[in-house]
Amino acid sequence: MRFALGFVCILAYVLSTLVLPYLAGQVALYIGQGNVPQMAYWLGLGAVVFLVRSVFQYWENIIMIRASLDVALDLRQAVYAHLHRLGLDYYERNKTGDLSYRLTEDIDRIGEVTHKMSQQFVSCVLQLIAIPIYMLYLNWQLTLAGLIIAPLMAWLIGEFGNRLLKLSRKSQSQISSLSALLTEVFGSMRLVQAFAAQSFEKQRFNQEAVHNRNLRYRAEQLKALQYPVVGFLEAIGIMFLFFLGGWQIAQGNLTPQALVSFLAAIALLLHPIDLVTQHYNEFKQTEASVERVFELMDVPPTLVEDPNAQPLPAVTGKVEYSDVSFAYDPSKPVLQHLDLRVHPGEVIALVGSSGAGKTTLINLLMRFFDPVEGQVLIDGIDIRTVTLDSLRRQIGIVPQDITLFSGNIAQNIAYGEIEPNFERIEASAKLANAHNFITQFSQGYHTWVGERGVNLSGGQRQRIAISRALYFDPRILILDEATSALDSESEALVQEALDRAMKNRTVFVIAHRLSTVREADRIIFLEKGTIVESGTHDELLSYGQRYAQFYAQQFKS
Ligand SMILES: Nc1ncnc2c1ncn2[C@@H]1O[C@H](COP(=O)(O)OP(=O)(O)OP(=O)(O)O)[C@@H](O)[C@H]1O
Repeated sequence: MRFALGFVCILAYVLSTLVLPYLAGQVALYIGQGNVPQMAYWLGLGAVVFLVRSVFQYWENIIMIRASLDVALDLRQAVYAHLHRLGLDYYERNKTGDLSYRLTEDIDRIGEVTHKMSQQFVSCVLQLIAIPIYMLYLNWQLTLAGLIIAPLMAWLIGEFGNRLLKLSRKSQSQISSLSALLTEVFGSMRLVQAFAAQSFEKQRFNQEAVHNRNLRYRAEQLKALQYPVVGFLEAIGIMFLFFLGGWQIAQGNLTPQALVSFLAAIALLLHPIDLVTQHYNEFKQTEASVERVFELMDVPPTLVEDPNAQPLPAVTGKVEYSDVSFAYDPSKPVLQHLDLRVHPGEVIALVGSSGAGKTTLINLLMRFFDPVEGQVLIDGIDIRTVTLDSLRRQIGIVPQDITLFSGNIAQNIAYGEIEPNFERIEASAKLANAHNFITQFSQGYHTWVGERGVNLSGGQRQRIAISRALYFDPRILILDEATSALDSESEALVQEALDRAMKNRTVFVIAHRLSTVREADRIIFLEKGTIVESGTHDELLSYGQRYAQFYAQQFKS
């Protein structure tokens, strides 16, 4: 609708432009005759036409800017929503910096060009069509002579555009890698500094930055060549027309007044030609951004919610893996024909050497991935038949690496909830032994954390993470235990929080602490994706087999 209204304004603008050469001819006529009142009349009319044209120009601008900003907004929202439909596998394969760049810079470019294209470009193209028609009407011989040069100009502009597109593809993907590199390095500053890798990183950055400068320079060089070439052709064309016009007047085929109108029309053509050249270049450069953004939209989600999926009803926490096989890469099976039944409220410690498949088992329960064979069931319901949100809201997770988002403590605890419930925030913080230290901050639950927020100790971060996992009061809890030890006081507070959190919940712990495996109802000992032993700590030790050996290596000291 906005675009349609905008086009009406553009049309009115172009039509009012067309009147101008005629007015110029009339003014020239009366200047020639020395008829001052008529001259003043036509000049006055010219002023009115200019005024009307400016009003249409203003409205065309305003309407088209809004319409194209809306296009960019819709596109950005659609791409972002699509990215949220993609599974974790996609994010493991792709660089986040590159994705951010596409969502910010690339889409901005598209918005800008849509604006220019819809506003000025369309108006220019219309002028480029309408003005020559008017010129044909004035004098067809002169117009045809002028148009001889047009195909050559169009071809030249097209050639330059294609070269610019190629350069832009390279330059956009290069600046995207630069952004990806920065995201990676800023996110790992601890590591960079620990390895005294600043010089190495500076060199890596410099290489990329110089490469970027070179690509940009080549594009600008091309443009620097294009404008003088097109400008020169324009000048030659105009001089040729002056000559032809003068000659036609000498022959008595043309009046000076018609020549003035004709030349005024030519002058009106120059601005649109310049703009079209400039916009065509920008359009070609933006084509690379369009490709990069739509490439994202074309990525199919690997994990799709069943269109008939129902919300998972409130569960008791019975979990069953039934003959589950899984592989991230089809040639490397990770879990093989795995069977496991977990009762509501049972605490399961997952133990096994690195790469045994503990995290994978959890990934399948959270439905980050689907099994290749078999089923994962909660309370007897295959998790593929329920909505992802309802499934994940009933599973709380305390990850090994705790991420706090920019926001206050309350927002971090109620993460994911659009309208947080303060009573629930406080209740889960109390359960997680976090309430006391939070209320000691002067701003309490409103204390800012995350980037540039208050510094929290490792134990405090863990207790916030436990509160967050408990916020939705899930029946199933996943604990990926941190390997690093806390001081004994913090440790005791965290342990107490966990003991309380685990009560009345089915718990899966990827266990790294001896106390956890000792107290678990059942230890599942995994090896190469299969359960090789299962039982309590004492039972497994008494078997004297794989777990006992593992225990001797890992925990005994
Ligand atoms: N996203 C992934 N893509 C491809 N392979 C993966 C992926 N995640 C894990 N793997 C592979 O699957 C196997 C099982 O990994 P998993 O992370 O489940 O083991 P784990 O027992 O949790 O190990 P750790 O204790 O080291 O975390 C390993 O061989 C690992 O290399």
